[in-house]
Amino acid sequence: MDATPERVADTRCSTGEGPVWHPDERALYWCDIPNGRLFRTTADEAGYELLLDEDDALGGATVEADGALLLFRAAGRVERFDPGEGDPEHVTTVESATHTRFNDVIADPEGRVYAGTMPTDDELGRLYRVESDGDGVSVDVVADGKGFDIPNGMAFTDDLETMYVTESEAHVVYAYDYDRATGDLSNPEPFVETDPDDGVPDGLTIDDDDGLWSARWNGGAVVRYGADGTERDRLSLPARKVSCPVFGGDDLRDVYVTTAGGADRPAEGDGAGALFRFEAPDGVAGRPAFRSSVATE
Ligand SMILES: O=C(O)[C@H](O)[C@@H](O)[C@@H](O)CO
Repeated sequence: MDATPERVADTRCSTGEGPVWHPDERALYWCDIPNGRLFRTTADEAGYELLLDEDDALGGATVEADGALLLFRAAGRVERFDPGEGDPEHVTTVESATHTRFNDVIADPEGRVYAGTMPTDDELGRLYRVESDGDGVSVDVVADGKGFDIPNGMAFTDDLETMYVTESEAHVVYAYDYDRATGDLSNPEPFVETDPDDGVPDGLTIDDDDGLWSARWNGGAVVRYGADGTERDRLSLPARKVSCPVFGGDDLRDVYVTTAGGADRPAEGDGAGALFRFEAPDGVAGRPAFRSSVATE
């Protein structure tokens, strides 16, 4: 891909991830997961703000219907945070996830949130669906005879018939039939299978042609696929651990990319842990993300 990534915020995150574009604020939020940090940068201003720096993990965030953020934390906790209102407020706890932390999250067109959790020594990761009433239910649809291990980046096709879910450990992006009325997922089929020598598929986003953009943890790149699942392009970044891409900007033609490994740049690359941005190829843009409605009165 003929694009030069711009280093937007040199935050040296341990695990920079969970980028989310906030169209009302024209701002990008992202997390440093293990350090419980939440950052924000805006389209017009250089630099960035550190909004939260807390003790326990912050896995990801969605934008709520009223513009607040919904934070997915450690120990199954889900919080509402509006930077203009003060500290985060507890909304709900997914009781069967209290042993781990949330990882990648996405809101669906009905305001639900699909939230993956990381595996622990004793349990594999799981995929939950947090309903708008705050009830967290497990949606571990078995794929290839197995459940999830590390559920990761997710995306919906434009026709809302399909939901993609990345399973990092298996190096697969699965395509599920998505039922908008119930939120149920079914009939998983491998859609993209990545080369184990090409790092691990991590965060995911989708463009307005239904092309997938998949981050390569330990692969140092974002890989672009066509709507048919064939690799079309890739952009290398100066960080081995590339964690998640997202479209942002007024016309959703900027691609923001989070990275990890900031504490060990000699091994991880001189941009490890920074936030990068590059312009999407001509004719390509993202689609507005859906908003959650779990903590909106
Ligand atoms: O969130 C993380 O710790 C990483 O992005 C993992 O999800 C990644 O390493 C996949 O195994």
